[in-house]
Amino acid sequence: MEERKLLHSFLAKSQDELPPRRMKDSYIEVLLPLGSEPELREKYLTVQNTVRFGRILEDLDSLGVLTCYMHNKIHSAKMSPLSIVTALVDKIDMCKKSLSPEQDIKFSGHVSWVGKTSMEVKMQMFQLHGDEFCPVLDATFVMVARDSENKGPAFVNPLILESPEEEELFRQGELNKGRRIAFSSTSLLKMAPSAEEGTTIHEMFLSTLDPKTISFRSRVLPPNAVWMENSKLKSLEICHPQERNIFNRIFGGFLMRKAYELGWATACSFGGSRPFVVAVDDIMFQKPVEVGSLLFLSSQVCFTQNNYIQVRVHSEVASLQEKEHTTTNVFHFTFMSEKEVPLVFPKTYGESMLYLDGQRHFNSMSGPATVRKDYLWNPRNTTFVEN
Ligand SMILES: CCCCCCCCCCCCCC(=O)SCCNC(=O)CCNC(=O)[C@H](O)C(C)(C)COP(=O)(O)OP(=O)(O)OC[C@H]1O[C@@H](n2cnc3c(N)ncnc32)[C@H](O)[C@@H]1OP(=O)(O)O
Repeated sequence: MEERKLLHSFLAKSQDELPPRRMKDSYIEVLLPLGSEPELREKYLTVQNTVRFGRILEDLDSLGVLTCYMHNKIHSAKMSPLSIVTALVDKIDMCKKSLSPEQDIKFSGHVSWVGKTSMEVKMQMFQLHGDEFCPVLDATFVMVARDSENKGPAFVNPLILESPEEEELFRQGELNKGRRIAFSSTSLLKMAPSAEEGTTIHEMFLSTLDPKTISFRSRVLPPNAVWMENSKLKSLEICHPQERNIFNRIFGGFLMRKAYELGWATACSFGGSRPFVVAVDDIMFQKPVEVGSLLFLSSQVCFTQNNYIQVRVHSEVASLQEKEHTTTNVFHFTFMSEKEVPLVFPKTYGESMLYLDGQRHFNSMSGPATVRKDYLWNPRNTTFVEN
């Protein structure tokens, strides 16, 4: 950190001082040679002989940061004065149920939108199938630049757009920003549910009333349903220095992996069969996690439909000395189970809000377990190909 203090003088006083960058300046491809280097597999292997998604989350986090460093690279300096942190995992969509640990994986990523101090990064993952890399995952992250000591904001290089396709990607970035603001301003933590949502909850409530008693209090679980309070799992992690990032805080990818694995176990024990992740969205990194903290993770099923299970993982930290807990992240995962799963029923008003929030996240999923109609940006020929 002493060394990083000296980098302060390289920070720009305004964004105008910084040269604009093209999308292809930050474009990067990284190979994960699972097929050609079998010794790598152990780290990525699940007992069902698939790839650990938690490890992929870690790799995406590092790639997102690396892409932003490419965008802001100062060619004359040995080290970047910026501390780039993950602010938000906006969306991850899986196009394939599971990945083979025996075939090479390729990641690509580039900056697709910039603000003053924040950047949106689009990443894709492909797996070798025969002699072709096929798309398996799409991800959008938002990264924020901080000064050398990660104490205050820092400007990022502007983005120059070179084609109508790049303008379209940038426009999508703007729309994403607007959508995030709208989603957060209508959050159930701030506003009452809509009339339709209110009706859903009331109908669920009515279906749990005991017809034998004229009482609001005697509640009976409908067939093939589980009370939400019985769908929880909790865990505790000690944040050892091994998990720190280059800025001496806990690595965001580690937090995501731990939350994902608890969420997966929750979905597995709820659904009674092996679940596959289909979407991850809106993971906000509200506060950095200090090395040495205790990380409390609480996971619960908050919404289900057919084979789908929506899981919410809440993470809080406390230091060993202080008893007070602080929320650092809320994670949203959508899983698909091999067979149809029970309905989950809220009992309290708070649980009803969790249910509706889960339903909103579920409905925002773009396309369950199918390849999305999307654009693949190819900087080699700067054209877009539909996949
Ligand atoms: C060359 C080097 C090699 C590198 C090797 C690579 C591998 C490295 C691997 C290591 C990997 C290490 C990686 C890790 O492990 S990072 C570890 C995980 N992440 C964290 O710990 C971050 C924790 N959170 C925070 O510190 C704060 O909440 C941040 C800093 C994020 C925001 O704080 P604050 O709220 O006070 O900031 P502000 O109000 O001034 O806003 C600033 C800007 O941020 C935008 N914003 C904020 N929130 C959101 C949001 N939710 N969605 C979208 N945008 C958001 C906002 O619009 C504004 O943009 P702009 O209008 O200025 O554009």
